Amino acid sequence: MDPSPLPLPADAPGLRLESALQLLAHSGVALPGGEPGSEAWLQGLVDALVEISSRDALTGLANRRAFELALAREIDRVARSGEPALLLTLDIDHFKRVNDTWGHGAGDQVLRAVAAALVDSVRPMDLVARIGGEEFAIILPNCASAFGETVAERVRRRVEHMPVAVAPGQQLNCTVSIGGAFAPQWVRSTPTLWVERADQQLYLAKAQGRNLVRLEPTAVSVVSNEERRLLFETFQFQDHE
Ligand SMILES: Nc1nc2c(ncn2[C@@H]2O[C@H](COP(=O)(O)OP(=O)(O)OP(=O)(O)O)[C@@H](O)[C@H]2O)c(=O)[nH]1
Repeated sequence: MDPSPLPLPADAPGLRLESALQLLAHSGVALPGGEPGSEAWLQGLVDALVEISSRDALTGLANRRAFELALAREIDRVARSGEPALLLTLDIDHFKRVNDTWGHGAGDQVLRAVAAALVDSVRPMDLVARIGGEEFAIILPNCASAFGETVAERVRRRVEHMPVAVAPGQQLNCTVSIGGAFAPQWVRSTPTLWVERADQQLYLAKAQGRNLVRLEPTAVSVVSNEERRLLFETFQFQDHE
């Protein structure tokens, strides 16, 4: 795409904004409104750059960076409110075969279709992210443990029953394996530990045949030593206040 003339600010000659504006134009993100160089315009530019750096370019989902930020925020929220939150990690089954059989372009089509199906099968407040090549994650705040299996199954079935057009007259179906874990309530976890737990379940789903959901049985019974240490340190900290 050949970007149209860029509205460079006349009164901010020291700022090198050209490549930022070109990046926005290339990404199809609207250029900021208002008087070029004004505070509102610069804020619009910053907001647009933040938006781009939080998104996965292929699927439009949150990228790994945005996911990790959201995960840390959710851990804080759960520790403060005690509300349950579920993390699902998902991986497309035998995705290499799609690339090998139909080509990389078809693989990209499948990734976009799966991304759209995931967004479609959860609530707007849930965060869907692409965290690796064919790996996705969903953070579901305020998700009661009794509903975890239902939600994850809904996601799995949604993908299973979605035909993806990969070539003229050619459709294929793909499946995902899903692992899930609840954030331990009232105990401060870490993003790494939470992802590890969900991933352990994902490995089980893969090992047990794929196109399966496996959720960690309960949150409280599996609090790790690391999380106990974090809890202990939190209480010590409060004692000294
Ligand atoms: N088209 C496309 N392929 C990608 C992208 N990122 C990663 N891949 C491919 O994803 C495939 C992942 O293959 P594997 O890790 O072997 O996993 P798998 O074939 O899904 O097998 P299982 O996970 O065990 O079911 C590799 O072929 C990568 O090249 C991408 O952005 N686009």
